[in-house]
Amino acid sequence: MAYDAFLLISFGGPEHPDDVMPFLRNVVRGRGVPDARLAEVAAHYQHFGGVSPINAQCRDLLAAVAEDFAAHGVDLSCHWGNRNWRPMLRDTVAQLRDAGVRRAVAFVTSAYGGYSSCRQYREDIAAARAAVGPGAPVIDKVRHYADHPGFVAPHADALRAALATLDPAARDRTRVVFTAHSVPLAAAAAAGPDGHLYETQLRETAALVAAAAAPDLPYDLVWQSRSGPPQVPWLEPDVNAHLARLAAAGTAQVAVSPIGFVSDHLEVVWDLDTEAAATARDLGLGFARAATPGTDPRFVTMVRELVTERLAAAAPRRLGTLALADPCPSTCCQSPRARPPARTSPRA
Ligand SMILES: CC1=C(CCC(=O)O)c2cc3nc(cc4[nH]c(cc5[nH]c(cc1n2)c(C)c5CCC(=O)O)c(CCC(=O)O)c4C)C(CCC(=O)O)=C3C
Ligand SMILES: [Fe+2]
Repeated sequence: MAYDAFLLISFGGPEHPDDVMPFLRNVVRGRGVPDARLAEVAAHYQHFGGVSPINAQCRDLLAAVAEDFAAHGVDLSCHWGNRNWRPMLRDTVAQLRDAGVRRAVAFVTSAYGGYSSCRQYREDIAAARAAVGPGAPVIDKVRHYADHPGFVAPHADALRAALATLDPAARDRTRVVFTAHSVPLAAAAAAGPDGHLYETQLRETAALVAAAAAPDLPYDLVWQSRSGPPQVPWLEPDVNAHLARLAAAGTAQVAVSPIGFVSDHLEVVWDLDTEAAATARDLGLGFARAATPGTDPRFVTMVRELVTERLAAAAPRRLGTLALADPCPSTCCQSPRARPPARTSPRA
């Protein structure tokens, strides 16, 4: 199994105020997200001049990976394509075909299983290859890396650093709050070969990061950035509601660690640094937000290790004990939308 290219695949984000609405329409195409929610989210992007930090973060990661590959004799050309905004994955796949690439190994900027974090990227790859047509390269996605030391250790160091900014005298009233993107309950239930894989992996990563950074502190795993119509249930509690409950129960300060993410993109800098921080301020709670891996050298090394693991069929380097589905079975993480609606009354 030899590869001739490396492909970074990410979510994508706007880079100009005029990009914001077309980007959002790409994200929610066919998803039933109300217009009012879209307008609200557009305002978050416009607050940052219509520029999401995520594309710059992808450029930085790709440059760091290319440098690391060169330094370690990994001879793969490096490319990047997004799900929702330029450079679009299908354009990148067309360029790979034009360059004569036959097999590419893909790394996605999401560490976990589940529809939005894993299967949708596989569907994006399949759709891009279908759009390009004959001659499109084979594209293999690397495994989930939620428990890889190159993901866990940077999160743990960042949590330790965030805690160090809080009041040491209030350590006994300090709590660690891990966050991840909420998803609809139906998607959470369908995640992974046996269901609930997204939450299960997040719980394991939370335990690994907490044990490494703050074994003396209590911690919780809560959810952020929900969207969709209000009548559709998503994973709860929301981070803001959770902070209110903690404050009422006597917590003095929190360190919030977004283990659901790999970089400080808009869901982090708006939903946590702006919204959750304001919630904490209103509640009189001390607040510190831990950084994400970004281009931490250990995270960059992890990308290379995930690739060489594939190339050499080597044993995975990992800290957790959950069963590893690699490659994922074709049936897991089915989009709830893709299923026929449940019948409510028997047909005659
Ligand atoms: C699990 C998950 C991750 C983590 C895995 C991964 O990283 O891939 C993630 C990441 C991200 N989500 C992002 C942005 C958005 N997500 C939305 C909407 C949604 N996310 C969902 C799930 C996830 N999302 C879901 C189930 C929806 C409902 C609509 C749908 O089923 O698709 C919407 C629509 C508006 C709204 O928020 O309602 C936006 C703008 C950005 C970019 C930030 C930037 O620009 O810097 C990033 C990295
Ligand atoms: Fe999202």
